[in-house]
Amino acid sequence: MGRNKKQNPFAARKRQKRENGPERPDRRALPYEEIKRDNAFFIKYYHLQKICASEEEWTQFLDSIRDNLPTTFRVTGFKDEAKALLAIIESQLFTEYVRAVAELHQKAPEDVERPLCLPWYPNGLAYQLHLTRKDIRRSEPLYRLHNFLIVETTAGGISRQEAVSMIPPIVLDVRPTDKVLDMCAAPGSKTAQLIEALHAAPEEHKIPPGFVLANDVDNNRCYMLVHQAKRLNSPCLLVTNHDSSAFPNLLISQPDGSQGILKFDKILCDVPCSGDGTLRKNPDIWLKWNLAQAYNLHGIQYRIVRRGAEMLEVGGRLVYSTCSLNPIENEAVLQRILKEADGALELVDAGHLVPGLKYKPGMTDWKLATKEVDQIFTSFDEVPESLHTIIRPGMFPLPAAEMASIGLEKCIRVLPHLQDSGGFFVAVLEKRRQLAFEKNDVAALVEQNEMAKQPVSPPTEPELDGRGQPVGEKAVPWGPQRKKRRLHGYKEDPYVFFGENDADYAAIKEFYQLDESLSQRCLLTRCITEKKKNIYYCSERIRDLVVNNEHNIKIINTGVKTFVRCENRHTVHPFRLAQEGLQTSNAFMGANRRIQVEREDLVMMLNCTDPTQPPSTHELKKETQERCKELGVGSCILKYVDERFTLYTVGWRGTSSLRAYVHKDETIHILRLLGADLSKFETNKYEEARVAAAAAAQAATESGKDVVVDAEAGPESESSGEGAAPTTPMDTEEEATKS
Ligand SMILES: C[S@@+](CC[C@H](N)C(=O)[O-])C[C@H]1O[C@@H](n2cnc3c(N)ncnc32)[C@H](O)[C@@H]1O
Repeated sequence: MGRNKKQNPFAARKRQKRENGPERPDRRALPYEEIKRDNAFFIKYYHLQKICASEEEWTQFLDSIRDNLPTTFRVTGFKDEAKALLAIIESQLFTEYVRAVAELHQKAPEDVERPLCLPWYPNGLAYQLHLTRKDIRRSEPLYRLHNFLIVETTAGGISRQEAVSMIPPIVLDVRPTDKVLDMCAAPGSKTAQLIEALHAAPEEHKIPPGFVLANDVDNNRCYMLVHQAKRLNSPCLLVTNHDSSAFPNLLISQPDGSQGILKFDKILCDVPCSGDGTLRKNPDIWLKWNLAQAYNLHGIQYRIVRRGAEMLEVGGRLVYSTCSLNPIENEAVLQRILKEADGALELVDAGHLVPGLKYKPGMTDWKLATKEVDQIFTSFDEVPESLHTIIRPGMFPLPAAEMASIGLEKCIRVLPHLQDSGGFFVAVLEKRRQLAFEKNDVAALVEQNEMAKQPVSPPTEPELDGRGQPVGEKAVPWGPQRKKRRLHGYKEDPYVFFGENDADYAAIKEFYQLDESLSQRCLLTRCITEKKKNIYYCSERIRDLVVNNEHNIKIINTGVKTFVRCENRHTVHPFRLAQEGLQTSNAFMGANRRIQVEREDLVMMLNCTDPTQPPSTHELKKETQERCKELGVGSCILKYVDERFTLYTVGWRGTSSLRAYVHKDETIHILRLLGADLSKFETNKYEEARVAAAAAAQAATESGKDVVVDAEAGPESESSGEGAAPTTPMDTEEEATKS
């Protein structure tokens, strides 16, 4: 994917805001332990709604929602090495976990509870630790666990995600052939799951025929989304920046060459919400929770799901989800769209897709109230006129007969106490026929796109005729002028696809013996230049979407970096392979740029972190040395096979050397899979801080100054943040060619 190095004005504004400090006193960030986990309105409102079956359960609910949230993560399922990584986690990592938790809580190891495998997550790939995020980040005994989570997250081996947030993508049930839309996608944890589902059958598809279009209205958050999704290196992802409630119809090319309107097979509407289901993770919500948020959000939530329903293919599936417990944001939105759809949409029961998940059915009765919950309303007639613009008739439950026909009880309500998680709401809808309000005017859309393609020319002086009238505007010069739609926000670099006879492609194809099924039309660069630097690859369908719609929707990112220019006096070919794009390029490459290596070879190569001292071919195993003789100088694929998995990494064959060419986190990930010693890469930030503090104190003593050094401040004040790992010097083109 393209990385934009330009100054992003939106990010700058956000940074400025951050620097200016909090806007309102109630927003001041209190340390979580100091936040009083109470809000009288919240408690009164939900007690009134009877979200729990008994007073006893209500007490459990309150106890749970006031407690900190356990940490959960899931292993990236589509990778060949997923099972092996899971086995390492279940043995080595959890042994270390038990040791560390025992040390932290001063318990006997046998008294430490083992991490919990989430029963409803497919293939046992998700785990819950009995530790909070803060425990992990701030406890020295847990530094190895913390390092593991950071490295494996960056390398794409795992994803840290709240347990309940994993539910919507599972019940959306994405297949590799599906056209998927994620309407409110940032920061992208669910998008990552959707991408994984798309790539779940690599043996059937070199590149999945389906795609994921991930959209968010917030420009800054779109970049978080790109960062999150980038770890999975999918050529089937398109990130856009638009208001989903007014998402434009998109054009696609049809087999007969004409253009049609894109309808999606699967749509995720994970809408903006008041977020009271996340109170355990975000205790500051206790300070600001009020009912007005739900009333304000109901409208946009409804408009987003309505637009989603329009864009859904007949027979397709739409998942509506929120991390709110409020029926105003959940059941009330659904009953409204179901009523308007008049049978074209149907709620379906998706419980079988999450077996073992404990949840409650959707509510069929609820009450509305004033912001202070001092007046309760059971129907719109009871609402004072002054509140008519806030509380709308459609927010009340439908009459019993209508309510019974839409089946709201098929919705999934997860409450925190049911399985020690966050709170969440999920509903699955299927489309039975077209909606009466759906607009599918292809001709108008084609015309609009054509207009949008026209360059915006500066206003010119009109040419006047003999009577002083503008020439060519005789018809209706006063009539409505069609305006070219402008796409607001940060200007992205263009998407420049390769032409049919690209000279660079011809050279790449020959050097790497690419097979014919890799379409050169799908290669692109992010600038118009004679000399291409980074070459990206996206799937055919993504290309088609970009080409047909780039003037009508703001595209933030697509494509996986696959080839990178790399020239010096040793190069025999100007482009090297990029590790990011290997998942794709590997499937199309011939035998001449591949070499099989043994475990010891790969371990040695990965341990060689000094780019000026690449491993000599003489240090390789005898059989690898033999294979090396067949491999010419330049970029290549290193293949390693064992009974558990096959690994591919980018390598570089020098005149007398062979080296791996991977980022640091991926290096650690692979070494871990190979069972190699990782101690060289294991950093203890607490120990480093102590050493730094001691050195500073020593320096101060020597210079005669009195300096107070806080040894504990080091790790906590690190600026890189979670997930930020130093990049390896190997990530530069120059070093690749030094061998
Ligand atoms: C609950 S968050 C989505 C979380 C995300 N699905 C995930 O799993 O990481 C809601 C998102 O909706 C976005 N949003 C709010 N209004 C929107 C709109 N009108 N159109 C598109 N996105 C919107 C917000 O910027 C926010 O990123």
